[in-house]
Amino acid sequence: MSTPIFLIGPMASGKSAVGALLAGLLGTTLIDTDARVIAAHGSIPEIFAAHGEAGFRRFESEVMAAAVPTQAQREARATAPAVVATGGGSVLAEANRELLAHGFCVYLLTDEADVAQRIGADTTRPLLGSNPLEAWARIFAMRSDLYERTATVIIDTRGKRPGQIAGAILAAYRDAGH
Ligand SMILES: Nc1ncnc2c1ncn2[C@@H]1O[C@H](COP(=O)(O)OP(=O)(O)O)[C@@H](O)[C@H]1O
Ligand SMILES: O=C(O)C1=C[C@@H](OP(=O)(O)O)[C@@H](O)[C@H](O)C1
Ligand SMILES: [Mg+2]
Repeated sequence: MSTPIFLIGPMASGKSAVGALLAGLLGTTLIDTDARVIAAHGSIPEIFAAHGEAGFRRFESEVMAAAVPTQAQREARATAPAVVATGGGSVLAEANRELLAHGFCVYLLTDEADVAQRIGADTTRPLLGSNPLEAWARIFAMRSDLYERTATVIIDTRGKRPGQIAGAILAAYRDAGH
């Protein structure tokens, strides 16, 4: 049986990039919930424009529910666990947090200084608006406790390269007996 690995954390903390590397280490492919929402419904700015944040959250929750392997699927999957990169707001909904509790949930801890370069000219994340760093810090302050409470483990990513972070997650997963 293989316990799925979920990556949570704020926007630009590296969930998608690290998730792809981690999936590679485990010999599987990444499930990126944002990518699935985009494939089904169009770009995230378009979804926010047409359906608001509430519409995006509905699509996100549907994709989360479909991405989490059932008990039977986990039992059948003896080797590579599912690796799921969530969107930064996935932890907001209670139903999503219940899904996350079924896996090894890794919080990618980062800070304003580390993400500044990555979100400077961002146009793909509508919540960041016209002052991305200020918005990022405000949203992070509101969600920080939720990330901590939802996590199985916290990985401090600050100053680390994506490959190092993927290796640290795999080590923590193995240390936990998976
Ligand atoms: N630890 C890191 N060091 C340097 N660049 C990173 C790191 N993690 C992510 N990035 C880069 O930052 C950007 C945002 O990362 P991404 O994986 O999309 O974050 P998330 O999915 O958490 O929003 C990408 O261009 C990615 O390659
Ligand atoms: O934090 C958030 O509310 C969001 C994070 C984004 O994903 P990333 O965390 O991968 O950037 C994406 O789901 C959407 O723009 C909303
Ligand atoms: Mg992402």
